[in-house]
Amino acid sequence: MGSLQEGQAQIPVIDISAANKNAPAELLDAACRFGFVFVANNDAGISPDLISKVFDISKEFFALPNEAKQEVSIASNKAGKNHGWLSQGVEKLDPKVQKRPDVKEAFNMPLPSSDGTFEQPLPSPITNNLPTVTTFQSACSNLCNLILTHFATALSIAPDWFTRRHDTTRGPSGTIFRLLYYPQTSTKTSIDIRAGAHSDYGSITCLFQLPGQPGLEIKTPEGNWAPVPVDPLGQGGPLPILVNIGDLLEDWTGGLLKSTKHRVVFPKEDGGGDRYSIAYFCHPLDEALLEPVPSEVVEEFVRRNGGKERKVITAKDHLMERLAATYSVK
Ligand SMILES: O=C(O)CCC(=O)C(=O)O
Ligand SMILES: [Fe+2]
Repeated sequence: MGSLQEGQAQIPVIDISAANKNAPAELLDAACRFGFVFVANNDAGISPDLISKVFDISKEFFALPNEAKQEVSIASNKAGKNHGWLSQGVEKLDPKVQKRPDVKEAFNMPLPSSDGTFEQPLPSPITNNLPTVTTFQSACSNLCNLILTHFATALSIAPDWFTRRHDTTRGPSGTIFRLLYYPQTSTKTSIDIRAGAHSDYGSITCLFQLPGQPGLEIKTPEGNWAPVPVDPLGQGGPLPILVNIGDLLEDWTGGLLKSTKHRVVFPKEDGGGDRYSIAYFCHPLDEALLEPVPSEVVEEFVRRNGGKERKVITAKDHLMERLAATYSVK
């Protein structure tokens, strides 16, 4: 397990490959304490070349004129308001606090339907590179399954307890692949933020960042904002992949795994340069019932921390409750 430099969020870097027999325990410990973990991008990870190709596709897409992006906007499809391009001004991740929307653009895509198609219009940088995008989605899905299997192992439940409930061959899910672009701007004011404080909604999120484009911060247990490094070990080479726990997995485990608040700020220097990031928000199947996880570790945690009785709802209802509070378009 690696460690980080002073001043930055103390997020461990964990080898989750088969070579590390302690991976399940180390992952669970990090998820319970920080809600964020870096996974070493080794054999268990995703090819750095594939990641870099997806960043190139992202840059090509966001460089299109707004009229072209408008053709694939979230208003342009039948698939639901969470798919497509979100122009600057649409999303406000911390609506109770933020006076102005996040200074960013995003493009959201679900996983392909069972026949390999998408229910939304796709922009040319994506249609021209569809195998790259779907290969990346599959690689993220495999990584999430490995992490969920490690959590199940550490919680002493059937290794496939979580993955069965995330198995997209069995039905639709709220999983979203998202390209993010935070433009450099000279017109920001002191109240502007790139992404307001929020926690993610799903099970786990994989986040990909680029060297030289910092800005992500997490709320520490002490209540301070701490910057998240892009290259935590400072070794260059394949960057570790940042993984965080979402609200759904926190609720599902009675609060044992932590869904930690985070935000994206403008770097201190003027304008701060562009920032591109890619997020893969892994969700359970829509119809998965968020019934208590049958683990003694979870039960013991809930007993000690006075967990409250909650209604068992589906993953889809859990997501709908959260999305309704976030978007300024209806
Ligand atoms: O761009 C980032 O680094 C974080 C994005 C994020 O937290 C989100 O979209 O939920
Ligand atoms: Fe987030």
